[in-house]
Amino acid sequence: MTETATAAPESQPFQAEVAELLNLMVHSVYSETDIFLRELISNASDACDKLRYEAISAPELITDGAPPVIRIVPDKKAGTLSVVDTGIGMDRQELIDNLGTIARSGTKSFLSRLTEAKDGAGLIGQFGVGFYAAFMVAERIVVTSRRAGSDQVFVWSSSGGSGFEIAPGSEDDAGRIPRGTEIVLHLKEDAKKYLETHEIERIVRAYSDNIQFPIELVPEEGEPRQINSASALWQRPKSELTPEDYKQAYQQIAGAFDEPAMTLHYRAEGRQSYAVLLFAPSAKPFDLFDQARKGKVRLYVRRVFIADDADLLPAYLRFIRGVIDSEDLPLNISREMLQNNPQLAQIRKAVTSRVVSELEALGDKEPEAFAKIWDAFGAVIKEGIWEDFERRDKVLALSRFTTTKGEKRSLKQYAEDIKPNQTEIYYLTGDSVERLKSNPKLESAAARGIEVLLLTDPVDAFWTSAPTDFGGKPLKSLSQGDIDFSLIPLLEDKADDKGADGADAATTVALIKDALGERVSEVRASQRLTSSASCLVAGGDGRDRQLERLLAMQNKGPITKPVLEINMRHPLVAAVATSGDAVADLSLLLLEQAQILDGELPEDPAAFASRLNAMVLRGIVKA
Ligand SMILES: Nc1ncnc2c1ncn2[C@@H]1O[C@H](COP(=O)(O)OP(=O)(O)OP(=O)(O)O)[C@@H](O)[C@H]1O
Repeated sequence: MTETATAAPESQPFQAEVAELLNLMVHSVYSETDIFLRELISNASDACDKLRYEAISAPELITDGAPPVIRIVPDKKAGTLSVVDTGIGMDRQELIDNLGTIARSGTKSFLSRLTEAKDGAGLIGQFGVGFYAAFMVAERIVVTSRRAGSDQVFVWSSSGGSGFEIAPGSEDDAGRIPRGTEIVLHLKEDAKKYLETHEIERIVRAYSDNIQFPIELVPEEGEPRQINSASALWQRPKSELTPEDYKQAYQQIAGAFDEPAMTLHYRAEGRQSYAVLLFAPSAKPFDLFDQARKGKVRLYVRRVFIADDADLLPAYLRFIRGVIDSEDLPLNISREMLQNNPQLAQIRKAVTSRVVSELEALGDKEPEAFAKIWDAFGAVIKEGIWEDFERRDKVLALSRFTTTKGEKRSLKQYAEDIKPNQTEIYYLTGDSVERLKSNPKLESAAARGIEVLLLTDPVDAFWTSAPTDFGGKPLKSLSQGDIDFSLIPLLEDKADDKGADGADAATTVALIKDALGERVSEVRASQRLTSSASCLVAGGDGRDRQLERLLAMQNKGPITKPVLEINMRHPLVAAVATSGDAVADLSLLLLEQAQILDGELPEDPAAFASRLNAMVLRGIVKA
């Protein structure tokens, strides 16, 4: 970068997403404008955290020795409110990158949902608009910043709209800002109330009291005074804290707007000492299923922020927010060391087990609070059944399922209702509960009152593909392998269904197999069906059909040939042996209707339709 390139102010456009977001902010989808101050203070606090961390290995960055502080300066005459920090600051490129783009993936699709949605406020909460929230109250924003250790100051300014200007700072700017960032908001007429000191104090108390660094209010008259308590809340004893304190700490740490559905605050002493303050949100963030599957629990060492990407919990708990503050780790722990530090591995293990058992206990003691967590994050937690071998039983125990008996059933409840002689836990996977409920594979189970889990999250097809059991009972798919219900008694009112087979099984099976050829691997008499004519299942060792379909969609595995099961008591099946030259059409129809019931298309839909028409006409004409 040459001096001449930076000497004159330069206009740059905002990334399209930023321009769109600003447009939404200005024509406010969000009525609670107060939060702009929380966002700016939170950024200032992050900047102070980063400085403290970088200064561990480069102490010269804090040459003036001044501790990090955040100042709020109202100026009624100028109509400006300034938020000033002595944190890490930004250089020219950082100003351009950080205040001109949004790096988070999924932003585009989120914004289009936001534009369409009536409830903008709820959605904004999932996203966290950060710095840009300031455009709700300001018609113009001027950011002057000096990166710690640099001799250059840069000024970023924008009136919203489509772009911003960037220029080197004046001598006056350089003198005013020895380190860090000054954000000056030129307030809109209807936002002038934010110049009143009581308003500023109210907002700071409500949203930012737990910021660790002192927040000073610099009034137009009188001395500057600190207006937050600036303590690390997680270091305070539980007995001193109220639910309101925890809610505020959660919202501030997580940048969230919802209430925490679970709060976990404790101190571990022993081989290692550390404080833990973790929360489970009650609302889903917009990027929960982001490919990176990163958690955001913040690691501190003796009150100094170290990192928020240290993977302190496994990916299936990535929705948990909060802080772990260690007394024993070295302060100068490098990012590489975070990956394979044995002390940190111990903390990770212990805290993971604690979170999982707390979730389990919450499910028992406060089902309503737990239901909020499960509704928002159940599909993510279930990844743990697949990934966390060590805690598989516990994760299964806290999981909730929609079953043929109801919603939010635990496997413990399932086990309590198990039928005499039932040795397995049955499930079906598919796209929707409604469709699964009408799946013929449920018929025989229903006739015996056997409860079946109806699994519809994509992740279900994966965790069920590993052998899994609960309380000694293996989980078994109703669309896979042999099913033998013969030892489980039929319900009383279904007893008549048991009647003798209506057709000669061996002949019928052979005729149908002959007609279908290579389309199926096997045809056999079904134990699953009572009223439908046929269904498709995977062979004994085959993958569940739903998983096969999902993998095939991603080109990750071949589709194997299914087994066609036929109901020997069904009149259509009974007719096969005597249907003469209609055997082929009838057999294909049995296959095709089974495909349709599984949510698949027949191989040749046009041929299917004409075959069906021909058969119906034949029946009508005969009649
Ligand atoms: N006062 C500041 N000092 C230093 N850097 C800042 C400051 N304010 C903002 N930034 C930089 O600008 C980036 C963008 O800020 P913004 O508030 O839009 O998003 P964020 O803080 O990263 O995310 P979120 O608000 O969702 O937590 C920050 O990540 C940070 O790098």
